[in-house]
Amino acid sequence: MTSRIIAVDPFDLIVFGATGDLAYRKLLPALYHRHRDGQIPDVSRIIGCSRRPMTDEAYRKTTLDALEKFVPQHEREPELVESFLKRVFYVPVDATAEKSGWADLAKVLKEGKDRIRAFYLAVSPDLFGVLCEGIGAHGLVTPETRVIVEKPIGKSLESATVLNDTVGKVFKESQIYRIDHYLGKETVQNLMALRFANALFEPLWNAAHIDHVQITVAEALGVESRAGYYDTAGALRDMVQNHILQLLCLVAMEPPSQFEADAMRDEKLKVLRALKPITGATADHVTVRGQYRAGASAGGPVPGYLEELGNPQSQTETFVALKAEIENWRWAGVPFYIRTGKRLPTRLSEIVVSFKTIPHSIFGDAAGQLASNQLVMRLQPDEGVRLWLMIKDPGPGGMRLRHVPLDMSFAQTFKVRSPEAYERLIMDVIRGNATLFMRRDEVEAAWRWVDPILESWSAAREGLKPYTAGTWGPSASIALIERDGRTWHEELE
Ligand SMILES: NC(=O)C1=CN([C@@H]2O[C@H](COP(=O)(O)OP(=O)(O)OC[C@H]3O[C@@H](n4cnc5c(N)ncnc54)[C@H](OP(=O)(O)O)[C@@H]3O)[C@@H](O)[C@H]2O)C=CC1
Ligand SMILES: O=C1O[C@H](COP(=O)(O)O)[C@@H](O)[C@H](O)[C@H]1O
Repeated sequence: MTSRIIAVDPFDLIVFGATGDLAYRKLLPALYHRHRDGQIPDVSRIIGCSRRPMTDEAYRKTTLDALEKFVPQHEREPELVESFLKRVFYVPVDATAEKSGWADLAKVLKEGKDRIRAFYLAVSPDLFGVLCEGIGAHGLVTPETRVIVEKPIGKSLESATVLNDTVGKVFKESQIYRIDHYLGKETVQNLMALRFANALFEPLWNAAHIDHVQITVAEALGVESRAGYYDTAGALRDMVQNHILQLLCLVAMEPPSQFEADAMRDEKLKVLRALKPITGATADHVTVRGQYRAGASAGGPVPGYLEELGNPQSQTETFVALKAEIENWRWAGVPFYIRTGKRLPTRLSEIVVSFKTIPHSIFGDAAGQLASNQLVMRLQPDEGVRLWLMIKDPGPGGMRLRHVPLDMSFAQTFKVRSPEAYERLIMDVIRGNATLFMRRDEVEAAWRWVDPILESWSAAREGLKPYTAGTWGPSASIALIERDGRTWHEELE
């Protein structure tokens, strides 16, 4: 089965942070895949920019290394790799220095002045402002220019507002694409299809029929080379403020009138504004924060966070579990349990919607225990959807009931490679489709909810709980959900 490729217009994509981890591991491989599928028109260019001096040839070599590491060999046809590398260029630009390289970049961009132009800010957030100012001051913003802003957008509501103001001085809101790569994941988009392209679920999608929702984003990796950034962020800022709240919004929002940027964003914003604030002492009851200690992962023993960081004093959380509530008619009384962390047993992200149990069983005790229906949307790995139902155990043994999944693995069903989130999102920017990007007010509303949690944590100071690397976080996370008579979705454990 083949997927439909929508051609885009010719473009220049300027990647600031071209020599960084994100560009190397994600952006260059994603762009190669789009080239391989014939989506990148011939004259288009990928222009890498960062401080270190490098020629086009040297950056092509870096690009080739990235492809060799992150694109499977059978997808690296030599002629396609070669034609992709011909689209790759490099201009050294130092965002902060006097003699900066902007004039060289302006010269290179002159050649494609009528093309779509997208600046990707894959750099540390403290450079977002100065880079936007540089782009503006050097006259590089054409009517067809967009800017892609990576996360994190600020560290608090206040800093996010300042950052949004700075970017907004150079670009109109319609030119700003705040990327959240979780929105580009195939299953996340499928959540929209499941909810709004089927008659089955929407009538049941409310507090009358849903008992609770769980969102788990588990990572087996530790902080790796990003400890410097991570220690200033922590799991709540790094994952919950953006990716997980966006997932929550997509589960909880009202149907937008169309699958279109502002219609979607308006509905997500209403959810963010309806989140019940978690303030002061409430945070002790409905949030858990943890930090990993030395333990084991699949590859053997691993050090604890403090050793990795080289700072025994750090109070940064590498795990968070919390219970969120949405104060509106649809969701009153339906808890949304969230957990995310580094150095958990496996990399696994899922949204689980647990329906209420039936009001009365006609089968009696002999049939076995009745479990509730669950809709499980697996983001990674092995993306797919499972609907857990009760059925009769096959065979002549009488009416015995079993909880079994109706299973749909996308890879098995569609027999196509599932595109990486960045492939879809970068092409959406070029097409000018902002549906899967965050608007300024959404980012700020998310911070408005997160800030008081951070404040109550810093006032308490005592609450950080250790957990052993390779486990599912502190036992308090299990207690958080079990206090309500529920358990974390068992397939994960
Ligand atoms: N890595 C990841 O998996 C993810 C990253 N992100 C976000 O993406 C952004 C980039 O992250 P990541 O790639 O990990 O960061 P890295 O630290 O790996 O890369 C930073 C890049 O910025 C360049 N740079 C640093 N200073 C300057 C300067 N003054 N002028 C121009 N370029 C400069 C560096 O190159 P040089 O030293 O040559 O100048 C390098 O290319 C961050 O905002 C991060 O939060 C978001 C999601 C995931
Ligand atoms: O944004 C981030 O996401 C990654 C996890 O992304 P995934 O697509 O691999 O699930 C996380 O490791 C990183 O800390 C965070 O900044």
